[in-house]
Amino acid sequence: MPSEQQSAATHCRLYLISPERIEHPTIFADDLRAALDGGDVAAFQLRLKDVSDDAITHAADTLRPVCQQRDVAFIMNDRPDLAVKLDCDGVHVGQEDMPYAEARRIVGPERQVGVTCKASRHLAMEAAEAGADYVAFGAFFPSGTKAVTTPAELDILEWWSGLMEVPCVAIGGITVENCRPVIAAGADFLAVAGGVWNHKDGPKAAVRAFSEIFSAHR
Ligand SMILES: Cc1ncc(COP(=O)(O)OP(=O)(O)O)c(N)n1
Ligand SMILES: Cc1ncsc1CCOP(=O)(O)O
Ligand SMILES: [Mg+2]
Repeated sequence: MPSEQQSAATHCRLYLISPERIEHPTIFADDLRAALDGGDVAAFQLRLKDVSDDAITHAADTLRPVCQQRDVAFIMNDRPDLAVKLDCDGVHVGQEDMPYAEARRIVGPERQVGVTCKASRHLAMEAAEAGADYVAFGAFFPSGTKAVTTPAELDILEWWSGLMEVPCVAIGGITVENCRPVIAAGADFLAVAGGVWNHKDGPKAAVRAFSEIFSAHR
């Protein structure tokens, strides 16, 4: 992920979220390569759920080089300890995972820490003031990936981007079809899973389409 100064000067970018399960990381690596080669992607988050640390390790060791060869930040979800152990570029923590300060203590000053703030201005201010590299708002649309989410409104993005330099990420059910108002409201990054992996023309076409929309909004 770029620094806040860079992101303030540039346009909205894609933050790709992995599927919750990756049965065969070497096969998925081909899908990831294709997706990343479809257009501009700022970051990829490994978001595996209910799998062993060995499975996360195998996936990270297979997928991290694919990202880092393309200058795409490799972010670990939920687990600052694994972010360090597996040499990730950063970690994303939610309100139910651990406090920002604890995640920062584990990953140190060099790796990025992003924080889920749902639809809360208070949580976002708190995270940014504590030193988070980005705050994430959502869900903006119903998500097929995560069933239980807090609905967020676009005005939180307008408010944040008008006030703060720390980048904001929008997440939740975002697709090529519905993303334009989210970009216009001021999101620095769109975090997307289903809208890429389940796109009717495949992940590469989805990333290309997002990139074209971002360019048109510059
Ligand atoms: C970029 C980004 N934003 C929000 C989330 C959600 O994090 P969390 O609330 O901890 O939920 P899980 O993803 O862990 O189910 C995220 N992962 N990434
Ligand atoms: C992890 C997460 N947090 C809020 S919505 C969501 C799921 C994102 O995936 P999708 O883009 O498929 O809705
Ligand atoms: Mg989490």
